[in-house]
Amino acid sequence: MRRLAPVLREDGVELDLISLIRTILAACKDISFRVGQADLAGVLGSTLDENIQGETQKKLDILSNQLLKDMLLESGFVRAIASEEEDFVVEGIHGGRFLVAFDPLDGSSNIDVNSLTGTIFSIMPVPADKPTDEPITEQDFLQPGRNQVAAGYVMYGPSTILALTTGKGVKFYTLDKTHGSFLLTQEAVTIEEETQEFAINSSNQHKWEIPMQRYIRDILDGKQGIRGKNFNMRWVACMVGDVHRILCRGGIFTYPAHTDEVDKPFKLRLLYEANPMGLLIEQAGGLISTGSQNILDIQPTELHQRVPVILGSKQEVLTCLDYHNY
Ligand SMILES: O=P(O)(O)OC[C@H]1O[C@](O)(COP(=O)(O)O)[C@@H](O)[C@@H]1O
Ligand SMILES: [Mg+2]
Ligand SMILES: [Mg+2]
Repeated sequence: MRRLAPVLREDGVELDLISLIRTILAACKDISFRVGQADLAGVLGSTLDENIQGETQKKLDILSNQLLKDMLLESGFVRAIASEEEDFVVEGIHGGRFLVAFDPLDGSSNIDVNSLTGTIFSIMPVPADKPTDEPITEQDFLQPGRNQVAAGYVMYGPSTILALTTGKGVKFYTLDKTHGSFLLTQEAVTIEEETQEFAINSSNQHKWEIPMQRYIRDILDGKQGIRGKNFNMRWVACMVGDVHRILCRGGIFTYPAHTDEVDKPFKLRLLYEANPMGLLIEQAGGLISTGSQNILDIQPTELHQRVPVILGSKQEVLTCLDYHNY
């Protein structure tokens, strides 16, 4: 089986970017090891702190963030990072050509129950007109998802799997824990266009807007209803896990607006959750939308901006969007 670096070189990925991706993966291997050790490494449980979004930070959120941050900032390739667990942008070195945004530990509520978690990352260029001697600001990170030069996730499950795109399709690599290398296990990952599987946290049904209420109601009506087919439901409580399943066997995943939460109607973050997942989904032939616009076309306005997300099998996402266009 082939190792990551030669595959990336063959795809024409420049050397600095390959080195940067390998740095991210070095941190992820460390996170994977600690997730696997769980109680033995003392990484379960919460801290007394909250992040800027008002969420209690788990020990593993903090640890994963620190590992990624230290390794990236020391790498020499990174001008600045943004993270779910950092209030503001953190500067790297002046010569670095890339900006990295990441969710160090996705699916935090799964940590203590030995269930799926992951790391999501998005790599963007430093804006071309940015002088090398000026500090990076939040503004420099506010680039549409289409600017990403690479994006991916590492899923910490029964095996540790990397899904990666550098704009030439999506590939899966599996961490060979005996040698510590990510080996290519699937090329040209492609999402089925049609599906009979959906993912939504239906405990929030009373909070959804009317189009989503109608869409899910028609799905639940099954074969006898307007959709004329039965659906299956899955919810991992970890976007990495849900997206991975969709890349493997199709499906639709949505985290819609919550009408009762006026200050914070959306859950998922644009820069380090929706955008990197959006690029993966699109590169695998799927679709990603807010309900009114392709997520990759959004001009971000804030570092920790949140958006509604509908993603997955193309035909099913289009059907869901039809309900929103009435
Ligand atoms: O609490 P819920 O509704 O199950 O939310 C699950 C969603 O929240 C998230 O866990 C948010 O990610 P974090 O764990 O990084 O905060 C997504 O991965 C997932 O899709
Ligand atoms: Mg997350
Ligand atoms: Mg997180």
